[in-house]
Amino acid sequence: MFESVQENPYPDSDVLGEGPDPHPLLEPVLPLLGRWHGRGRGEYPTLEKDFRYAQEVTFSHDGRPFLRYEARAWLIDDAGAPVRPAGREAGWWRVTPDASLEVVLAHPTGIVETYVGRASGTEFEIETKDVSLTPLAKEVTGTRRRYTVQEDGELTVVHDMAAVGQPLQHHLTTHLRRRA
Ligand code: HEM
Repeated sequence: MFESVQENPYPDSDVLGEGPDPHPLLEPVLPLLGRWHGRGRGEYPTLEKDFRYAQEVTFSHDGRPFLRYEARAWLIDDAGAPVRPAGREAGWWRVTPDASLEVVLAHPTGIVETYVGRASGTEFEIETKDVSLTPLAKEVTGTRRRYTVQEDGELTVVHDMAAVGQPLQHHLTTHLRRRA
């Protein structure tokens, strides 16, 4: 027999001061908390031309020592009008007692990445430990990301990638601001 349950009593929060208190281990990554949006530019040597995109990124928590992460992007034209949906990813940012980062990200393109990295102040650098691919996924052998919260509040994300036979190099740079 189906027994109904109440609303989930442990909601996620992406705003400090709302919802559960952040776990003390999350202190080094609190600058990332929030709903961000902005634009970026991408390139890769195998692509005919570079491209522009808009993106929404959310870092939230439920009181435990990890962040929930989700990002959705869509390509835009030079006037900023939407062209088509693009990269989507979701995952978890774990923080260990020595403030190192362990990140797991999954992509709808059949790619799963595990990362290790460090938080230092307002800079967060992670690089892949392993990349796992489904049979139809494009070949990605490693990636590296740097998230920097600038003094003016912008979150800049630089994403380098080794893929389709190319060595590690720039794929994406995104400039984000917290949603008001
Ligand atoms: C903001 C997020 C992203 C955007 C807007 C984006 C955009 C693009 C675009 C426009 C292309 C050209 C092919 C196409 O038109 O679909 C492409 C290719 C590619 N992207 Fe991304 N991408 C994003 C994130 C990622 C991530 C996170 C990865 C790896 C985990 C990745 C791996 C690749 C690979 C492997 C290719 C194929 C290159 C080739 O076959 O020559 N992308 N991306």
